[in-house]
Amino acid sequence: MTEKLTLRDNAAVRWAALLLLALAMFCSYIFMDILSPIKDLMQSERGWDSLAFGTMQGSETFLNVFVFFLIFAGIILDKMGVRFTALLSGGVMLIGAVIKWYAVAEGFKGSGLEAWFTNNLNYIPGFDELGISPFYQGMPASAKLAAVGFMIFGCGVEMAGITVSRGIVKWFKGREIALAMGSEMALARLGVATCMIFSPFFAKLGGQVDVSRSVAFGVVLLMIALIMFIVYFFMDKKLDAQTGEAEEKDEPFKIKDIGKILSSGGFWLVALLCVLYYSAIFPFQKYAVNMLQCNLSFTPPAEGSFWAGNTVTIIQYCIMLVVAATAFAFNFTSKKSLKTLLLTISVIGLVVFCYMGYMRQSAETIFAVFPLLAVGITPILGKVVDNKGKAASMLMFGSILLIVCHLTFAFILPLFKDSAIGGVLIAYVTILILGASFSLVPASLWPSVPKLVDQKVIGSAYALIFWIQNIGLWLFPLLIGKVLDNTNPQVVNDLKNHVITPEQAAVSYNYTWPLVMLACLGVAALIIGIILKRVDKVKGLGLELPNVQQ
Ligand SMILES: NCCCC[C@H](NC(=O)[C@@H](N)CCCCN)C(=O)O
Repeated sequence: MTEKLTLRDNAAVRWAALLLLALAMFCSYIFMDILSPIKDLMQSERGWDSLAFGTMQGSETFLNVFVFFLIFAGIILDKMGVRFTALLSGGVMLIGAVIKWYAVAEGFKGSGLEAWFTNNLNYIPGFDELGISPFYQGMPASAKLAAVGFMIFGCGVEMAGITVSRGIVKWFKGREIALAMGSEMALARLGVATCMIFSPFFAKLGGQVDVSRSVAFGVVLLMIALIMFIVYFFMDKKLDAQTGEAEEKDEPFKIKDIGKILSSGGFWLVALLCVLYYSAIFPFQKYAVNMLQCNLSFTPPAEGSFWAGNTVTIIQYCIMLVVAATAFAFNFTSKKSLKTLLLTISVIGLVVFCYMGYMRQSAETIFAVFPLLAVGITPILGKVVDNKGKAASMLMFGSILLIVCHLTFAFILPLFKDSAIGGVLIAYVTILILGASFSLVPASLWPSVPKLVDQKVIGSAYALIFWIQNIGLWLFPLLIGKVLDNTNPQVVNDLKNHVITPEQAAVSYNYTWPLVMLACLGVAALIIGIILKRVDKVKGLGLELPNVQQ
């Protein structure tokens, strides 16, 4: 008897479902960092100093980590299913984003709400004593309300992250799951790059600065994300109607099933590797531009020249889109001549991108190449995992590259501070290798989770991994800042005593010890990777096996 074909057996429909989910994540990743590139404007326009800005940025993880929202999100996902949770997460993200927009909008200034926030939310009993409160006495009212919005958005975006992962498992299990997850993450990286370019663009549009325009841009994108989830809702419903989702109906999810996840050794190893690896990447991303500023000498192009203008940024963004498109198309052709052509275009694009970054002589444009490589190669590596397997080996290799990169930044880059080209060249090569590592690990880590736990608890499994990871994402930016201050007492004292200006201090830090700390995270991740590979061999978890069933 032939099995009845369903929507997911049709490649075009399956990939259309992925496109909806991935576009929603693309929009969410843009909002996630919307204020990061305009920190200076938040200071001049809304009076947010570094403490206010950092506290507001850190609020994103607060409810997820300390109020365990992510754990609840996983339970909701496993109980209610992908389409309900997708809509819920889209709605929660939008509510949080609108609050954040209002906080930085002109209308908030002088309002009764502003007065209330100025006088309240100075202290959260219990959290304050532990030093983890997202508010403090004297924090600007707009930053407090923005923090409220951002922590709500944080719940939505992480809920969306686990929902999209479960959705991909639902549509792609036994097929090209790693390629699908890799493509989704590639689009997310493109989202980060888009935000870095367009957030300042919108804030300064028309020659008049208005920071709320950037946030409004993000809000519009989150409306689009919600629309994507609504369209997905109907596709998912149709799929369920066809499959009957017999396995979930016969054996519905129960809270006690979470115990099964926690008793899996493989799950714990992947969760540990995830927190160690991502803690050495995302928190580093927040400091990377400053680290480059401290280790390289720049001679900015003349004001008004081509290299100083916005046109270069737009051209660089277009190159990024071309590299992303050609690298993605590479996965879907078997013609050797076409593959070579696509690869050549990508490599030329990459080289031109780097050249333009060098000509602009700024740390931001040099670091911009970091997501570019991940955009290009994450799907390609995903395809390798699908067809050849070797996920555990890739996790180890990615961790080795991470260690090498952080140690190069720590000990080799500073030696080239006075060499105009040498330093930039080393920075570029190291950033590109780090980008490769940032493709290897995510492309092999996330598609491995379904091999470790039962499909009906997959939402809770992703939620638990995200929760553990979020602890690291909250802790390590703080630790990097603390290590930086403690290992640069001269800079800290000179700044305190007004011997140097904040601008001079900002480019005078020695980053060696924070980077060594991040390299140590890489070493720990590598050790976990080695153990995981052994456990995989002994217990036959199947991590080294291909995903595509022949
Ligand atoms: N389908 C894979 C989903 C995971 C992608 C992963 N994102 C995360 O781990 C988020 N929990 C954290 C994002 C925080 C960024 N500030 C990724 O590699 O982006």
